[in-house]
Amino acid sequence: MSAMDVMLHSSSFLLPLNPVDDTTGTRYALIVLNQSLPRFTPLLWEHAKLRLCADGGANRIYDELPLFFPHEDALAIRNRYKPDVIKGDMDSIRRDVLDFYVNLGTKVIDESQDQDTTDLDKCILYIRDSTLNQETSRLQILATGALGGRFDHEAGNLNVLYRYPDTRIVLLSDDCLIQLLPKSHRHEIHIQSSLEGPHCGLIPIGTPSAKTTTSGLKWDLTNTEMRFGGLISTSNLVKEEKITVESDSDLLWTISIKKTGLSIEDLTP
Ligand SMILES: Nc1ncnc2c1ncn2[C@@H]1O[C@H](COP(=O)(O)OP(=O)(O)OP(=O)(O)O)[C@@H](O)[C@H]1O
Ligand SMILES: Cc1ncc(C[n+]2csc(CCO)c2C)c(N)n1
Repeated sequence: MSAMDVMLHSSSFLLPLNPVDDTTGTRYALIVLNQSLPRFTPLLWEHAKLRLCADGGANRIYDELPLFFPHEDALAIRNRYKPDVIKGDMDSIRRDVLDFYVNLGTKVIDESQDQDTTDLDKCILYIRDSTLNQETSRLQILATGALGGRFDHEAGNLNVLYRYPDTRIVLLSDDCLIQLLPKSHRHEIHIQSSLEGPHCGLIPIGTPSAKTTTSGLKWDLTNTEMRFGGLISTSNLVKEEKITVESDSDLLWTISIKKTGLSIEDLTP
């Protein structure tokens, strides 16, 4: 066995009854991207330490969040769900939305001069430099609306996982989540089986892997080679509550998010 450190992973942020507190080490910042809001957005928003909208993501909060609360006044919901920061190149946010949040006191950072990095990149840099992101307890970053949609955007979103391998970033859609498992660590993934799985995948997207070993999956790998053009692990199934992964390459871990098990009462505070 190697003496590599173990990195623990858990999607406990999806648990309705688990108040994500500072002691669990799962403090996170939320970035809302410019795609339909996943149904668990109000839950993630409630527990986030920092709430950012990437450019047109602000339109989504403004337009779609009130739809989660059909019996409440839309303006009251908009006032309650105020982003801390809107950052990006500001070519997608609507004028009325920008004016609304500026009036509420949201910090707006216009980086229209930078046309070489994405709005998601810009938001991640803000969080990394934030005083809330302390050396002793780093913020995890959750990004909603990162998958499904335009493939160039999806590829750009995956690229941020590789640009910031030391930052724990989880890309989310309504259907699944994706995160990077850096080769520097052995990984233990604790499955919230009421909320996620059973479908999962391990994908060597950046570089091929000569050797990957797993436990807890229906189709485990044992010093197995994976590469695009050869074998990659898609349509795998979670078999145990704890999955372990060790690889000589950075891998993407993806797991489905269950539609059932989360009622709207659970998801809206
Ligand atoms: N269709 C999509 N699929 C996946 N991610 C998306 C999609 N649309 C937007 N995003 C994400 O949301 C962020 C903000 O979106 P926005 O539409 O404001 O970007 P943009 O830079 O104006 O896009 P573009 O000018 O290329 O259309 C993007 O940086 C990207 O991370
Ligand atoms: C080689 C190359 N390809 C595309 C872009 C364009 N681009 C990349 S990120 C971004 C900002 C989107 O908000 C834009 C316009 C570039 N600069 N360089």
